[in-house]
Amino acid sequence: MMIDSWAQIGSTIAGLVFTLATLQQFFPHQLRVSLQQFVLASLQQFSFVQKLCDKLVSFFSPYIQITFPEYSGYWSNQAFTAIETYVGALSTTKASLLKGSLIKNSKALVLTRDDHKLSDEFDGVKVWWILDPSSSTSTSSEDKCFQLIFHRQHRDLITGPYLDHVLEQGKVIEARNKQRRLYTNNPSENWSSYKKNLWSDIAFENPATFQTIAMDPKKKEEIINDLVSFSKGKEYYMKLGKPWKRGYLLYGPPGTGKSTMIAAMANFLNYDIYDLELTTVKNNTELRKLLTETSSKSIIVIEDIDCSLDVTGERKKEGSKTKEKDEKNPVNENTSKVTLSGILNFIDGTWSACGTGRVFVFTTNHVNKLDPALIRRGRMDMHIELSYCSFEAFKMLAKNYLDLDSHELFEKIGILLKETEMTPADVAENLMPKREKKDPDSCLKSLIQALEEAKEKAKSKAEKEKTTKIKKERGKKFYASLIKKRWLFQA
Ligand SMILES: Nc1ncnc2c1ncn2[C@@H]1O[C@H](COP(=O)(O)OP(=O)(O)OP(=O)(O)O)[C@@H](O)[C@H]1O
Ligand SMILES: [Mg+2]
Repeated sequence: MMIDSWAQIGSTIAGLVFTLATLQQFFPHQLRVSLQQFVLASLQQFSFVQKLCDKLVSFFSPYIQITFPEYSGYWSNQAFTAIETYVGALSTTKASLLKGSLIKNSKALVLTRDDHKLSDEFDGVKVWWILDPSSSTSTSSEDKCFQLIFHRQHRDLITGPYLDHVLEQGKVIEARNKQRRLYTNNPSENWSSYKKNLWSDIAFENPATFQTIAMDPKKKEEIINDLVSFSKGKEYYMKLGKPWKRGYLLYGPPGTGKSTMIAAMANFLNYDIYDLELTTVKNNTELRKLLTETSSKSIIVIEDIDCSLDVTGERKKEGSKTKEKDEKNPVNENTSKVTLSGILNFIDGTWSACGTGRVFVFTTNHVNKLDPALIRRGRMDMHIELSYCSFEAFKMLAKNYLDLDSHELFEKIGILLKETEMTPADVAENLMPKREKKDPDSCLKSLIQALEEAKEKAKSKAEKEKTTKIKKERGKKFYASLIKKRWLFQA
């Protein structure tokens, strides 16, 4: 009935416009202008009537409609993004018409609805989501919006718990689908004042997982449990009045899996990695700026912290040394003036709490050289030693590389691993099949050969060191006796 009357009004006006357009060719200019003004005024009247009718309809309708535009003024509307993800996920399970696309920063094909209308249910209440049909045909994304329609009687439920649920789920799904990024800091000469380009990023594609890391299974489980309780502990940290962050110190010889562990942590937590190259950071102010530009729920890594800076001395000594350096030698632009106290502030000073869910990871080959202040509990909450390959670790590598659970050569390898030190990186290298076809026997034999060679090398090195030591001792004794003789002679 209503549609009929609208159609009648529409056709009448269209007819009027057509008649006027035809007639105006036969009238003088002045009259044509007046006619045009008349048509425009009629159309304005019409849109006014239409708006009025819409208002009347919505006033008497039992349904409420909320619109979520993509942009709120100049800024993009965060709610729109979360709703888009949530509705996208709904589509995959409920919509019958789907469209697949590969979106930037997403690791998998994204399926979205293609029929622009979808229903959802919450607490037994039905709601409808509509991607504004008027914008679906538009090429401009500015007027894109979502409409949520629900019955008036559920107003409180939908505007409260349901929308909270949609926003939260949207963010969770977004994080799950997001392609993780690996960031590295740009030198400050390249920072621009209008563009936030303190960090450069690429897709993070390291496939390392805790399953592929070879280490003591108990230790591994301990780390996983720690990460789980941290990642789920937002409320707990809030209750304690502590910033939601955690520090891990990974130490051990080169090739024992420190960087691999960081990749596994990122994949496990689904966090981005910020790899901080300290040597390009000029001072503590720059360090703070970099920190404020990292996102929440991310891993901030400083690799080889002992090599990056002079943070190996005692705090007091180091502090004064750096101060001296700052004051007396401020000319060398390329020298980083980041101080130990700058780093300590970076980890747990006031500024470190400007984001949440942060994991700090430091790696070093020389843990004993580090200032105790830097690695004390509370800053570096967990100290993880990654060491030479144990038999347990070897078994994991054999499973990963050769798909072997047991083999007659395992026993011999176990004995050799106890007698010599070999990093998991070297063991892994030997287990890599040299030919296209996997041949476990020859891989294990090549490992045994490498272990025996390493054992021999270590033995001859130890013998050499022993001989040098004996020679040094003899030399010392000789000089001591000379000095004694001279002293006796002088006396
Ligand atoms: N514990 C391990 N489990 C599985 N693979 C390992 C392990 N340790 C090393 N590897 C292998 O050796 C390679 C080198 O390891 P990684 O770069 O993690 O060592 P690192 O401890 O960071 O060394 P560096 O101190 O030199 O930085 C990795 O690509 C990985 O394949
Ligand atoms: Mg490394």
